[in-house]
Amino acid sequence: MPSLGRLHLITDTRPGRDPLTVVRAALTAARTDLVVQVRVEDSATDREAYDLARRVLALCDPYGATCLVNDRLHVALAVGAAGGHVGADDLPVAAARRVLGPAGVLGATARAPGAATEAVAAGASYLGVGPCHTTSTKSGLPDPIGPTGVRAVVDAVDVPVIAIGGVTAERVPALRAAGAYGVAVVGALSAAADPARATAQLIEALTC
Ligand SMILES: Cc1ncc(COP(=O)(O)OP(=O)(O)O)c(N)n1
Ligand SMILES: Cc1nc(C(=O)O)sc1CCOP(=O)(O)O
Ligand SMILES: [Mg+2]
Repeated sequence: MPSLGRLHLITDTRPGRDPLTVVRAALTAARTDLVVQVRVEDSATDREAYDLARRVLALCDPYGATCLVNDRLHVALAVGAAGGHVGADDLPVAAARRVLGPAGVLGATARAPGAATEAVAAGASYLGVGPCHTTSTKSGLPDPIGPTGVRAVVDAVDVPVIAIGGVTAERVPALRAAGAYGVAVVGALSAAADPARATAQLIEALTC
């Protein structure tokens, strides 16, 4: 399995957003350190997800960046993405592992140590852990777990932990100190005036 990038950019496909422009900018700054997770609205069709994933993968390939697909593993397989990410409403981790095969990158959402160890035992190759901070990007989330909650998961597993939820470059040092391997962001890049510069700042915080 290739080593995992530390900065995960999750596509923002809400109305008025321009995910491909953000992906292009982020790639110029993060290159192989970038993982792009293609995430579409629940209301999007599989065809829309497939078309976006195909375009994102074509952008990632020349940079050696990794493309993953959120939720829809058949789309990941169809486009030849490196893998996918699942959470509580998606395929169970063991089933997702069977779909992707042994070599696929499989992320799983885990908010506490017990769920984290179960996900790793079932085949997760990394964990998305959060929400670390409040976020307006996704509704219905539990209360933020903060760096302390991240540390609890890090101490329970031996796979990379990717901190998610309200992550900004300023918040990265505390998350890294808690043992996070990397971070996943939507708004920090999607809403940035200069996404390439914002990417560089996140990479600097993740690698210094
Ligand atoms: C890196 C990362 N961590 C967590 C999530 C959330 O996944 P999930 O709980 O399945 O929620 P949706 O993103 O599907 O709404 C993620 N996508 N990526
Ligand atoms: C899609 C998603 N999942 C989360 C979780 O905690 O499971 S937080 C989140 C949204 C992250 O967006 P932003 O970087 O703008 O806060
Ligand atoms: Mg999901």
